[in-house]
Amino acid sequence: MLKINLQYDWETFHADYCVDIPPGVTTLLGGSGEGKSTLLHLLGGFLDGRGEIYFNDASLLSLPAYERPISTLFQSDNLFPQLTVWQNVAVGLSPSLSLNKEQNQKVQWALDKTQLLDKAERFPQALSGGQAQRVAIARALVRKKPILLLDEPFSALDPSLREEMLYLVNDVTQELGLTTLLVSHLPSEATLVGGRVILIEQGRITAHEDVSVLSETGFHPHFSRYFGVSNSGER
Ligand SMILES: Nc1ncnc2c1ncn2[C@@H]1O[C@H](COP(=O)(O)OP(=O)(O)OP(=O)(O)O)[C@@H](O)[C@H]1O
Repeated sequence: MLKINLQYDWETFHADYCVDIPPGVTTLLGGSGEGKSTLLHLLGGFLDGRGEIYFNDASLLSLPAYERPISTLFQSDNLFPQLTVWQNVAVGLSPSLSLNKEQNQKVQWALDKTQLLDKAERFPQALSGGQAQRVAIARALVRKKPILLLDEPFSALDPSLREEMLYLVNDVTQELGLTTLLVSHLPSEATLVGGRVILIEQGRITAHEDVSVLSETGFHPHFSRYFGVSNSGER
């Protein structure tokens, strides 16, 4: 279980997140500027927050980013153009690219998971957008961290590729028992990837539900506000 109780102040924006997140995929929904990325940056250790983060009862807040049990994948996770697919993944384990046998096996495993073994010797410019993003996922997976943070990593892909990536995220999350947080602007992505859904409004978590809430007729009041649908129960 990932237990979050975190506060952070931008100049004009106060964020205060409090939630317990079970293993599996959780999609973070919310309008622009409501605080989705701030939460991911706090978890990843890229912003210094106040409060606490516990993962399986171990406190993470005092750990620097590289010591947290967390891998992060951002939208613009550029690959190194001068390195092959294999090397772009291997660099996640060893910046000098001198890998031992066990590390080589991990790279092999990550490329297999993302169905890239036959592309291992290619350079990034010879990859499609979806393949390139799979390499970035492989690099995030290769370190075998139990928490995976995805900040709109697929928003530049066309809908069918995006769907393929979301299924991949769901598969690896289930297979490896990960706790995956996916930031998205699209409720349809949450529905595709399954799991749970969190709504963030003005720096606070205002709903945390099974994703089926998005297709229920007796609509959740906070999600209905997010969708701009009037809800007679609340208004
Ligand atoms: N570098 C910054 N300097 C000052 N304020 C910031 C900075 N980054 C974010 N903020 C403030 O924090 C709020 C939340 O930003 P955040 O990026 O977390 O939102 P978001 O929900 O991820 O938005 P989007 O969907 O547009 O990426 C913003 O409205 C802004 O007021």
